[in-house]
Amino acid sequence: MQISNSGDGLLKKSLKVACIQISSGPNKARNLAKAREKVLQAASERASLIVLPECFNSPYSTASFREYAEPLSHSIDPQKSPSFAALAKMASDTGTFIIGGSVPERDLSGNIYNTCAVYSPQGKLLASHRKMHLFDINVAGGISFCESDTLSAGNKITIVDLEGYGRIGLGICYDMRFAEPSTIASRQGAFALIYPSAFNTTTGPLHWELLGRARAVDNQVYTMLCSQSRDPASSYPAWGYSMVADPMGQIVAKTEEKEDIIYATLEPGVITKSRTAIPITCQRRHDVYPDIAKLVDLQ
Ligand SMILES: NC(=O)CC(=O)C(=O)O
Repeated sequence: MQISNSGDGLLKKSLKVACIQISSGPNKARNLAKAREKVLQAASERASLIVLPECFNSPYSTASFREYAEPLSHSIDPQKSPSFAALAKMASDTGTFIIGGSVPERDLSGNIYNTCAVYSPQGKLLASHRKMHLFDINVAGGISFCESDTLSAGNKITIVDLEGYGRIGLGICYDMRFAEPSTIASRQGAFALIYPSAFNTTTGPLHWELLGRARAVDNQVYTMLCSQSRDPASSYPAWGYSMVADPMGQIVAKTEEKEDIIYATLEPGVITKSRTAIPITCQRRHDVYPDIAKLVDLQ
């Protein structure tokens, strides 16, 4: 498990957030320029935390990941890592926390990961999350996708301390289907679970909102699901419908399938209120089943 810096848990003050719903195409420079334009727009609306969608710099296709992949490090070379450099600059130019959607990342051994990098308002790399559960599914008459054809899976739960606010738990798209990491992040004090995503039009109508609201209610935290927008001309038309749910599972911001930016203000009192009203946080039966948050090595 990665915990960057330390923090005492829940949301410490109001936080205006934005999810940028855009789609990516084959031109990396154009994808980066569009992301930057939207981040500047969200910052001008006074959002302090801005989320981009999964694979915002490349087509969402197993055939493309290697070609668009970049190395990730604390000292960025903009020639080798233009997407990560662009994210760092977006953060420092706007003074916001940037949850950098995801970018195909190449490690020193040549493995490729689907990676979300998080930057501080000073443009410093705070943490990175490699998609831990690869999107390998085959729904008859619907969608077949196999990320593991080209991607390797990450192997850690990512919790990030956002200085002055508290902690967030981070996952990428398919990761949200797995309750355990969200429970562990929440029990370690995250106030929000954030999922840069690119769901699809087969599973989207069935599971997208359900999962976003379920993870919020399970854990009594905010959830933020930031999708790619739907491009009907793409080989992978994404679902869209980016949303923010509150700790009671109510949707507080949402959009439809087109390009858009959604905003919400996360309030600390809301988490406490829901946990006081429905006290599941102190009603767990760890005399009957194990406390999974304690089974994970915090390092
Ligand atoms: N694209 C994903 O990673 C996940 C998805 O579309 C789904 O779970 O369905």
